[in-house]
Amino acid sequence: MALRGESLRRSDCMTEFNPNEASFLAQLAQWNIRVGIIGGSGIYKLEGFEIIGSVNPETPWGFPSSPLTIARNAQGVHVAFLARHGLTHSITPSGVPVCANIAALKWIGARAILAFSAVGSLREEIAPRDFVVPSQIIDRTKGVRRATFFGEGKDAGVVAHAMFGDPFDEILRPQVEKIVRETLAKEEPNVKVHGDKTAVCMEGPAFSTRAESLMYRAWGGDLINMSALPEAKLAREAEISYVLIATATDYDAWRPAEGSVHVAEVVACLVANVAASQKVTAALVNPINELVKNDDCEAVKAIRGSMRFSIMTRPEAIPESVKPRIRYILDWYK
Ligand SMILES: CSC[C@H]1O[C@H](OP(=O)(O)O)[C@H](O)[C@@H]1O
Ligand SMILES: Nc1ncnc2[nH]cnc12
Repeated sequence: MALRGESLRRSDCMTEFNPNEASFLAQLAQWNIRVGIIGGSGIYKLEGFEIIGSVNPETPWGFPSSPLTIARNAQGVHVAFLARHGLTHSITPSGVPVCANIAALKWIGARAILAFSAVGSLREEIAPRDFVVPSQIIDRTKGVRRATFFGEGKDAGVVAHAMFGDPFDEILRPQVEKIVRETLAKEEPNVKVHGDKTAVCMEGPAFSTRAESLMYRAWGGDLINMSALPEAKLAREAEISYVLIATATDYDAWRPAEGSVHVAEVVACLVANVAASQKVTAALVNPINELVKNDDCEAVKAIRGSMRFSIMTRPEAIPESVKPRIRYILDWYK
């Protein structure tokens, strides 16, 4: 649907908005987008929503993995969608421009992110096709991904240490789990839902060895992916409530009698998982939007301003040059 006053470049299939144009920005303010959705492996678009158009903002950290799709549901709630690995899955887990993705979602207004991820199961009881809304995560990425908005290395200019004891938003997470359970009980009764589990995020792109897979089990890991970090950390720094919705595709490599995981197995499972994820997304948007729709909401108040206490650098020592970047993700920063 084209909107009055917008200057648009029409592609064959989708209206492309200019992120710098005043009329688009005015329209954006009216849409009041609060929920961002990150599609993982297999999820490259939203189903069951009216697609309004797309916008590709250049953030101080570059462009996101894909333009943001702006979509609206039947109740008129607008959301933004991003394909983590790009629209054709051309970006490796280590190559995802995570800072740009989170910054772009903050720019468009997101206060909550529902992040989907295909995962391997490290537990017998989590079968392929099951859904998991984890509460904890173990970081096994290898330092090759930029993991903070606040600069890295000795020339950072500004140093911040975000609280991350509870890596997923503890107000939204139980709500998300409940809605996922209710939705799948109705729509996909054979799919089990698990909560309160521990994810492991590894570097990839190769899958784990059997020894590693067994080690993660011994550490208490229940599922494994390659994408949830630093995504969840950066969302915390940008004061966006982040919840991971994991869909199991395989048993990784720990089961002695089985072959270890390969992509064909993952892809075979993805088709069913993606269909279920689209139903879950449709069910989540209204209630989660309700929980973050304005700055007076409990979930928003709980996270907004939390980074004030995380910045260690003395204010007078923070270079002017880095301040616009901080303001891009934290609107209250002076
Ligand atoms: C396709 S198997 C490995 C790949 O799948 C997961 O991606 P995402 O989290 O974006 O769904 C996993 O993290 C790996 O990147
Ligand atoms: N076994 C596995 N390891 C890491 N990431 C995955 N994504 C899906 N299955 C996975």
